[in-house]
Amino acid sequence: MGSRTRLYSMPMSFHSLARFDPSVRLALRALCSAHAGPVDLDLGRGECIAIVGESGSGKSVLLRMIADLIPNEGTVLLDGAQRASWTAPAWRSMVVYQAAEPAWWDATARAHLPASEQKRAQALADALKLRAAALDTDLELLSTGERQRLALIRSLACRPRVLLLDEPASALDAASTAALEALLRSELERGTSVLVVTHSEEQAERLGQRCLRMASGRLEVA
Ligand SMILES: Nc1ncnc2c1ncn2[C@@H]1O[C@H](COP(=O)(O)OP(=O)(O)OP(=O)(O)O)[C@@H](O)[C@H]1O
Repeated sequence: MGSRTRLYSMPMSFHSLARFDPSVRLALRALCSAHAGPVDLDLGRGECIAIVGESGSGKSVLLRMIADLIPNEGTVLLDGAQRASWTAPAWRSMVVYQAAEPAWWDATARAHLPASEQKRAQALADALKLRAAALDTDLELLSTGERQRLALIRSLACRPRVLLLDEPASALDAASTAALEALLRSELERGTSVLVVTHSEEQAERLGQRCLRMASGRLEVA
């Protein structure tokens, strides 16, 4: 093991992408910013990796680096292709970052969704045990937990290849958490890959095929 945490299946030169393992959805090599890294990691197709760690250890910074929302260096590959192959908006619709406190720019959750996703959104709302009117209610009138579940619906409306979830259930009760986890499991079965940051070791155990710990900006096996 080198100076970096090695959490990937095979050595890989990023200059020889022909050797890329097709089971890997997202690959990070020497990904770093001023506040976290370097990080090397492979996330498989349909794999969920849970990331735990102390407050301020760099979990959110890692997700934001992957989404390219903050300055970062290193290599990020999606299905073997360099992140730079895509425009930033295209990248962020395939690799969707859901913040711990998601931002909204329209009055209702439904207004954030494309027409093609409206019907599915209602089904997702049902699956997440949201009341029927939640999608059409002024977001300011909804509870934090309702907005949190609506944020997941908005994230899924992009039909992402990778979901980067930052504390997606922090405001949810046990029943809503179970509904959210069941929905994420069905997404994983469809091949979506998930990196989920959580302060709940129990949730990390339930959801993650692998559980990693962030400590001082470095990932290690939990
Ligand atoms: N733009 C920035 N300028 C200065 N410091 C920053 C910046 N962004 C992140 N940091 C610092 O990087 C560290 C990691 O932050 P990060 O938000 O990733 O923590 P975290 O592990 O997600 O914590 P929490 O569990 O509390 O959400 C923190 O000390 C934070 O203050």
